[in-house]
Amino acid sequence: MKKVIITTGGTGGHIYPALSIGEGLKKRGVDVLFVGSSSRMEKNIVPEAGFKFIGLEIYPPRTIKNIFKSITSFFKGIKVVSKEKPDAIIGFGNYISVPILVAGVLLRKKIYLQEQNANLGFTNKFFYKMAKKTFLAFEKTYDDIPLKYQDKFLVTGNPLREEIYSVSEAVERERLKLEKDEKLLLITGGSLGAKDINEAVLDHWEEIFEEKKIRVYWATGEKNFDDINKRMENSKIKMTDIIKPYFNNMINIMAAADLIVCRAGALTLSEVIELEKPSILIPYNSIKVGQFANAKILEENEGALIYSNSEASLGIGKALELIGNEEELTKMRIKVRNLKKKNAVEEIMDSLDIWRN
Ligand SMILES: CC(=O)N[C@H]1[C@@H](OP(=O)(O)OP(=O)(O)OC[C@H]2O[C@@H](n3ccc(=O)[nH]c3=O)[C@H](O)[C@@H]2O)O[C@H](CO)[C@@H](O)[C@@H]1O
Repeated sequence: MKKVIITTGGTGGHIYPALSIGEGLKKRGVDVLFVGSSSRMEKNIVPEAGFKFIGLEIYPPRTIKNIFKSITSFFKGIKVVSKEKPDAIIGFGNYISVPILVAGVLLRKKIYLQEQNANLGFTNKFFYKMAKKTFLAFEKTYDDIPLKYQDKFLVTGNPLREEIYSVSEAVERERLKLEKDEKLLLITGGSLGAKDINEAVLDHWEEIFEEKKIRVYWATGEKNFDDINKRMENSKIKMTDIIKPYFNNMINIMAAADLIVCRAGALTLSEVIELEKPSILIPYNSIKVGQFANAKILEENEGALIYSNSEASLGIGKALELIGNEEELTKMRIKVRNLKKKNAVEEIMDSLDIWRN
């Protein structure tokens, strides 16, 4: 039986594509082991998805103390890789994947990487020369790579949840009992939520309440939910508006949406593209995270509008105006379609050099 170690963690954007590949490999009869951190989201999400999981004590390398605290994870990583003897290791970026990738290099394992974002992240930048292949979500990433290494990369798009290829807008709208002329506005701040987007929604709440033909689905993020609930205690809310910390059925809601207001996390954007949705993007304002570059891909293609974090309130105002403009929404939808990719899960799996004996 073939064995693959997948190393990932931190946020949904790094974990979900890894799970999609994990599911695909499992279906092809591969034994899959996940290694992440013992303290972040993956420690729950991965075992809940039915995969074996090892959590390492690895912390963001921002302080000397954290680096010291993470040292044992490198020894543990070597132990895991030498015991499991995987046919390949796939890293999904983020500092959390470093111990297993280091172990993979030292023990001469086949290493593959996947980059979700338009710009290569720090970890993938460091390891790509040692990897057999790095799978990219967007062509734009080639700008970061010297010519002599470009054939070590392959653009596949981001691995998405399988259900995205079978959802239908009509079926989902029916399921949500949306009237023909009722518009669904989805607001999401990514897997962790976005405080500034939430504040902007609160700024416009009365207006949203008055718009009888707009139904809002708003994912606030777990951390901000209680605060928002408290602050909205005296506000009027339409029976049909749904405010939750997190939507487990995000793909279904996205499929039914007329317009999506979101951060520019790479996975969310790949989903927006696959479902051909117009969007208003409010990228997370850290250059390091690179969401602005992700957002630019859609904006340059005229499929989305970008508002900076400090313009978040303007962005929500624009969303309320745009959602009534069917012609404009259709134009954006057609433009987004140009960015669609094939099924990345299948393409990545086919490209792994593990199938021959
Ligand atoms: C702050 C930060 O570091 N953000 C990064 C993180 O974003 P983050 O984890 O927010 O990632 P993404 O937007 O890429 O993905 C979020 C995923 O969570 C799902 N979802 C979200 C909300 C919800 O209620 N339900 C739900 O299912 C979305 O459908 C999507 O599949 O990883 C991304 C991929 O590397 C990066 O591009 C982001 O810059």
